[in-house]
Amino acid sequence: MQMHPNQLVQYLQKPASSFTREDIIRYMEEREIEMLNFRYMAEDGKLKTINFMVNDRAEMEMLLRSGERVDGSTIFSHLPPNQSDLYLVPRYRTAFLNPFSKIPAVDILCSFYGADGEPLESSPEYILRKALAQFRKTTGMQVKMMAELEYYVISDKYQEGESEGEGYHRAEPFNINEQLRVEALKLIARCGGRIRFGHAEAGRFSKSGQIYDQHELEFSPVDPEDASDQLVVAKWILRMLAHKYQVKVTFIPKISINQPGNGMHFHFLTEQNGRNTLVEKGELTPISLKMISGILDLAPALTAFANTSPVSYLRLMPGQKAPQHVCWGQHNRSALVRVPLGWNNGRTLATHANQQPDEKPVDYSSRQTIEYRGTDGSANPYLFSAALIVAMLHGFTDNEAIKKADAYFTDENWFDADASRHSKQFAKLPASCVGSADALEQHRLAFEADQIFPKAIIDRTIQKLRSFNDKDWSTNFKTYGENQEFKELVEKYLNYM
Ligand SMILES: NC(=O)CC[C@H](N)C(=O)O
Repeated sequence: MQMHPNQLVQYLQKPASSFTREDIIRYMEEREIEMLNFRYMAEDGKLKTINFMVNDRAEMEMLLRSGERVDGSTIFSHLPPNQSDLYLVPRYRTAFLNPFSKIPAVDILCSFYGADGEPLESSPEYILRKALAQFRKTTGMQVKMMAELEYYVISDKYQEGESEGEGYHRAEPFNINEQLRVEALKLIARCGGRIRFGHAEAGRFSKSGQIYDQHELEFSPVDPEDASDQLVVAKWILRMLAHKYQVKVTFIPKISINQPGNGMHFHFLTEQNGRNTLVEKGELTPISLKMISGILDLAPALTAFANTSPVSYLRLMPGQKAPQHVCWGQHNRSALVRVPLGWNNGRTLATHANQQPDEKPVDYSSRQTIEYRGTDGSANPYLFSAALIVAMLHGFTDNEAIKKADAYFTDENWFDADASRHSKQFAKLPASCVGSADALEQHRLAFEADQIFPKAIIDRTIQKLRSFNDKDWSTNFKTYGENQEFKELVEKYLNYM
């Protein structure tokens, strides 16, 4: 706790998950905090805010106990104005000291409640809670998740030697955006994010006098609701830092046809009594195979939550390490679902690297995750993780799941453009928002089961995806490349979600 980067955790000497109203008020009083900001992620993916002046203790108690009234119809497009009054209610464990506010301010993420005092059925973070509760009820297991967040920094600052060489893991002095990234790591951790590392990614090119430089941040697996909260805060921090460094930061899924896109891969693991249930004695368990199979069965419909903009479908094509086919593999980046390297080889690698005597290995198999590589930055993380959990659950209700997992398996390279050479053939993900809407329509019952996704949300998702009217775009852009139309598309979606 002593060394914890989150200032509230450090000051209160307790984990964020046990923050109480009194803790937050005490912190605010003793640290002379002048503002309290209620925050939430809106449908446009941005972190919204209401700033409250701190006048006295009683008012803060009231606010932290009972929340504030807001106009739901301008927050959620499916809510009619005649039933639109909502309560915005703070979730204490998300409180953090705002690192940008000139006036000392504590920010806190909020949930939505209706006039009846019940959680708003259709609010994304509540949909995720319902999915998690159902998963626990059916399987008796806990889920943890984490994301990899890719972004491009666009700047006109140029440094000698900058343009040469590969982008992946590129470091100072050949990457001038490393400072922005390490500052982001520090601030995300201070704001409660369980962030692990950051690095430069492969995308790197110059165009029209600007340098496009790709980076990635990777989190630790945590409770899925926390994982989504942290992602939303992280995107906000990166965008705030872009202002400070006078560059642009974008999570757009595709920025140039022949360059890598921005993914937002999600990893998950399941636990029972604190033990990772994905692997046993170095082998994937039947639990893993069932979940992989469930995810792949519903993968075409998952794009409705994972890939929500027309540019998303320009990323899902061969050649740039983004998936296209519905299959899975071990350590295979060309598959939609990858089981990445775990630490299951029973060796302490560093003793060998250091030429030291072997020591009894520590079991790090708890680090094993399964990665879904389809998601991009256009996803609402709460809705996508809820949908992923629904798909994981689907695998437990299907008697054929393990057999299907075998059929979905590949150890071949699916980035290879000539798929006909492969020994198996797999279905492709939808190629447009319209296609994705059709897939969701076809599978909607799976998401509506157990009242997890309300019908209105599925209807609204389908309607929105169809409104893009993008049926043939990805095929056309693949053929015509970077024409004016593509440039306009990138411009339009640069700051989407
Ligand atoms: N190294 C990687 O896995 C790159 C991922 C890739 N940028 C994507 O769009 O998903």
